[in-house]
Amino acid sequence: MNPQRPSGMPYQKYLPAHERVEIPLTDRTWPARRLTQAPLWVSEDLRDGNQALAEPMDVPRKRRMFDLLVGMGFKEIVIGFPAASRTDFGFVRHLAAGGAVPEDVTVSVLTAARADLIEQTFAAVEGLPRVIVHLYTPTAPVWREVVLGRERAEVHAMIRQVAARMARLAGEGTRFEFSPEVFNLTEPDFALEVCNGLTELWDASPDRPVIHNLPATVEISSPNVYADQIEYMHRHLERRDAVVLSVHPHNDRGTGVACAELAMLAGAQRVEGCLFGNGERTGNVDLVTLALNLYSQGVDPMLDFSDIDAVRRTVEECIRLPVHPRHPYGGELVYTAFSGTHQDAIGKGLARAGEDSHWSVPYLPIDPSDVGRAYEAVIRVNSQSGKGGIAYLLREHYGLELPEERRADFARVVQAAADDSGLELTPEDLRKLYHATYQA
Ligand SMILES: CC(=O)SCCNC(=O)CCNC(=O)[C@H](O)C(C)(C)COP(=O)(O)OP(=O)(O)OC[C@H]1O[C@@H](n2cnc3c(N)ncnc32)[C@H](O)[C@@H]1OP(=O)(O)O
Ligand SMILES: CC(C)C(=O)C(=O)O
Repeated sequence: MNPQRPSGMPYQKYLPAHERVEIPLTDRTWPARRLTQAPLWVSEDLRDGNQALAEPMDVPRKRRMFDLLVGMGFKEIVIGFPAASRTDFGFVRHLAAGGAVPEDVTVSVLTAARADLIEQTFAAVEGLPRVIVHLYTPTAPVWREVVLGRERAEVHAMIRQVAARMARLAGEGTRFEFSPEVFNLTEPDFALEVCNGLTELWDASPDRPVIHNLPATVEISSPNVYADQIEYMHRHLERRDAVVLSVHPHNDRGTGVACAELAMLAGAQRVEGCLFGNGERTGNVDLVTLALNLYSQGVDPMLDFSDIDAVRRTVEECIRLPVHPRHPYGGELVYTAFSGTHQDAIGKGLARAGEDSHWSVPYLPIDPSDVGRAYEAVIRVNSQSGKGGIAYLLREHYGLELPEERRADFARVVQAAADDSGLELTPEDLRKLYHATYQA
């Protein structure tokens, strides 16, 4: 029996996704697929991440972030919205001045569909040898009506006019990207019509492909619905080999990572997101989690997280926001167990870790040392802990083998001390307590 009662909250105000937009696909194939390689990762830290900050990054912080991204192995990096501010424009010019952009890295800039912004954007990227100019326009019905006050055909005409202007301004190393804003709320036939039109207008080819980026600008549904929307586009986009299908999930429902993963199953080749999920509102999809989720499946993430704490520190300094201690893979506490039965299992697993050809330590999805974490922090003791964890810490820190017959007794002593103080006991506290209990 379920004893729950109505909340009294006005849930009737909201429509489910399938009443807001047509979901076109029923014969989906993505559920049967597997992820076997990393997508092309695109960092949005310097644009979508930056526009979400109370204090946007200045040029030195942007440069630090840029160098971090290059060092980690990103090959496409969004460097800003140059028409937004003097700082954004200045940073693009700073990079164009030379030296910082390696030959295998392509930078990208975002612009809205306005002639003045387009002119400023192209002025900013002058001299950059490889650049993606990314155009976005509202295409979803509410955005068309509320933001632009235009009908579908008028919006389409506006997009084509601006895209033609971009084609005229583009230099040799310029490529194009388009985002129908709030793709996941846009009528599927309209998204397709606009994207296919731009593929043709920009004369995309396999050696100069267009990027069609299909953002879940605001999440509206469970991730399977987004995957259906992506597979529909994947199957119907024209000149498919001249199109890079990109996704750009946000995290309003807390399912940005799941959306990106299912979208990759559904045909997405490229993923835009931010480190540790920074970005507008609840953030852009978190590239750390996505990449290390692949790693935990035996897939090379193609990004270097071997010192994840250094990555986290740099991000925290650049964006001036903390990463949550429980953030997947990078949070301070994510390889730590306080609870007794988990500690017992981890301790036993670590003791035989060398014997297996693959990682199989209970409760640790990856080996903390792979991301630069020490084993010392894995087990910590408080009132939730048991004899296994206590014995582990005394052994690891002091080479002190807790005799079998004392384990249960000493665990009771430790528990009483932790209960009395309500605090964690350090290895040094445990050692002192041990000596006080058995050697006094
Ligand atoms: C989902 C995303 O993340 S999209 C990226 C969002 N990022 C940003 O907005 C950061 C940078 N933006 C800015 O610096 C400024 O907004 C600017 C420079 C682009 C424009 O500034 P302003 O001219 O002051 O206009 P404002 O910021 O109010 O923008 C709203 C106007 O742009 C229009 N607009 C909104 N999106 C678009 C678009 N993609 N293409 C064309 N016009 C657009 C709106 O209809 C509105 O026009 P109106 O004034 O005729 O009603
Ligand atoms: C400009 C686009 C890609 C965007 O940021 C979004 O829709 O979230």
